[in-house]
Amino acid sequence: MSEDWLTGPVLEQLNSGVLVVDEQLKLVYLNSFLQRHSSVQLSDAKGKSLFQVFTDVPEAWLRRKFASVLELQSPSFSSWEQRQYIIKLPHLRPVTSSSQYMAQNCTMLPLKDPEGRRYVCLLIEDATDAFVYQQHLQTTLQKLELSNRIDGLTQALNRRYWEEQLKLEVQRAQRYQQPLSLLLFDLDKFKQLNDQYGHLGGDCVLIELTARVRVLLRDTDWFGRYGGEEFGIVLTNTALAGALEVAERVCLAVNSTAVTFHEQSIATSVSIGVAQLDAVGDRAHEVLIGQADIALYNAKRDGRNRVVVFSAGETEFLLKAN
Ligand SMILES: Nc1nc2c(ncn2[C@@H]2O[C@H](COP(=O)(O)OP(=O)(O)OP(=O)(O)O)[C@@H](O)[C@H]2O)c(=O)[nH]1
Repeated sequence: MSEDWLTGPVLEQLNSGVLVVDEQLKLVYLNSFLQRHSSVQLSDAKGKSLFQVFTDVPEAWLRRKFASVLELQSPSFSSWEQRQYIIKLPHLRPVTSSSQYMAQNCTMLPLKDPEGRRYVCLLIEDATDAFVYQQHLQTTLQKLELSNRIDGLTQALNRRYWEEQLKLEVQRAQRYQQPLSLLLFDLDKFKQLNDQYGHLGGDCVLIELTARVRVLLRDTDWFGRYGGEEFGIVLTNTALAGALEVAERVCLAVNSTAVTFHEQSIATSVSIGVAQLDAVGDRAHEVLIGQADIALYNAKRDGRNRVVVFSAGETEFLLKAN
């Protein structure tokens, strides 16, 4: 008994694409779903090469796939994660997506007619929902990852992430014997500034300072908020002379122009401690921070608004202090 009465209406109502080609990859059948979405009519396409009708399909890849389905007489599968789509069809969702095309899960099935002629059936399942959800998930994860690295107020790197990068860069510098320097700087008399202009005024200075400093740096430098009003910059592949130059520029960028907050001018300055990596071993990054911190302390002690370089004679003090 023929089941045409069953398969015919079901194939036409199916919310998935069904396409059949013969061994020469000529089109034998397209169901309504595919005709509707591709604007290709079965009556026009029947007997034509699949690649002539659907010119955008990945021909070499699809030929290999179909050949293996025909030869092995076993199905093959391609998910939207491997290949977003095989036949370019517009998706109909009113959603924002990076792609305007329907994501597809595709199954290629070997078929034989009663005379033993062989065909391949391509089943196309619309997977756009999964594709869109995954895109949202990826965007959210990226945002989350970013917020894990970034200080919310200033948008500089947060301390944890910055320290991780410092550690990695120190290891890299040691391995490739490249120079590396560290600047630690701190806004001067910030408590007084907060008292005078309020916490929001202080925040505004921190934000402005970060923006001014960021533009002075290379993409390969790491700029992070180390504490409340203390910041650190890891200068990769930079020896002391270069680090001093950057430090002087930071000082100038901060103290040359007052920050405007609610029509008030807030004058600020920073003190900067500079150290070049010379320690070895696993804790070299901690020693480097300690050295830059001593230099920063000396800059504060010597009157603020200045750059001080760590001198090796003070290592003893550092070790004692620890
Ligand atoms: N507005 C604002 N203030 C902060 C933030 N984090 C820390 N502070 C303030 O920064 C001030 C730091 O004060 P101190 O450590 O005494 O240092 P200082 O007043 O800058 O003095 P010197 O460093 O010696 O020049 C404190 O009053 C903190 O409350 C912040 O995110 N926003």
